[in-house]
Amino acid sequence: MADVVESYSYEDIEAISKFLLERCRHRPKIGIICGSGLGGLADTLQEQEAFPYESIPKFPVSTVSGHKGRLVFGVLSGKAVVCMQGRFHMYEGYSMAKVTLPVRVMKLLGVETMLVTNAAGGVNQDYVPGDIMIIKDHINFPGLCGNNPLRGPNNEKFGPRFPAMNDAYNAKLRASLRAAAKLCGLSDHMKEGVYAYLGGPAYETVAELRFLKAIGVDAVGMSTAPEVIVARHCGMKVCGLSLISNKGIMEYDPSLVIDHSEVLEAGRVRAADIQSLVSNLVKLIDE
Ligand SMILES: O=P(O)(O)O[C@@H]1C[C@H](O)[C@@H](CO)O1
Ligand code: HPA
Repeated sequence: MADVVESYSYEDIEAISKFLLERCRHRPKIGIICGSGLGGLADTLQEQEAFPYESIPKFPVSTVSGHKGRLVFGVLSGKAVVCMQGRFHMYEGYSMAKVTLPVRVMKLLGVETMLVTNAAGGVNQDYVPGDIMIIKDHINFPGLCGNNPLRGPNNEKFGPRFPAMNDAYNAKLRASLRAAAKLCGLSDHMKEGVYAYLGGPAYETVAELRFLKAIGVDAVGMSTAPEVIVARHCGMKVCGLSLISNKGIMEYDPSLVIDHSEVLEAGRVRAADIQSLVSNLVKLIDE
């Protein structure tokens, strides 16, 4: 028999979703994962019902600043939504099963459309901090080396053993994001490109960034791809946004530095724009 990787059974995930459904009156079909510094979006929901992660059975807790650590249900643009105000990253020491657990919980809550957001470094030289990239596709580096969130026994109740990923980021939702950006006057800041997921927590070396640029990556980060794979595996429609928080450092110039406070600051600067972009997107989603 194959070695077994950490996993949650269908029953474990069902128990978590029942716990939440019994305590919450919202029935969201839209799920939102808030990236670093982007959690303010969850605070704007109306009729909020919030669950700190430590209050949810078997849930991991957030350990990174800029990730508050709450599941927030509420109403946005007249529709019920559920927001992860803080996500889990592999570099925090979490298994892929833990990183992606909330996605399966959302599935059993009834979520059909998932918006995944993150803060990312710009690799494309045309990108400047403050740009918002609609994710067209991703490269899952840990996954290419075998650390895919679907590694381990497949649970057919969620999806097939070999799910397709060529259409991971829904084309219609990407068009809706462009339309939403137009509605809130953000078109000039919008880009569309390829996100590379690296394990982190170290930021990239110059050589790594030059490599990413050479292979066609537009933005680099430490999240998102595992959540998207698990969401697509269980049949959700997915769209993704990267807030370009910094330029990737492509030169050997020690005066250039990147740190997490810069990433969080970029989120603060664009918070209101991201909130209006997402609320306009939610208006355009057919339920
Ligand atoms: O959760 P996201 O992907 O938005 O966070 C990014 C990647 C790292 O967690 C952190 C680095 O500053 O921000
Ligand atoms: N690299 C990786 N992850 C990131 C970055 C970066 O430059 N900025 C925000 N998250």
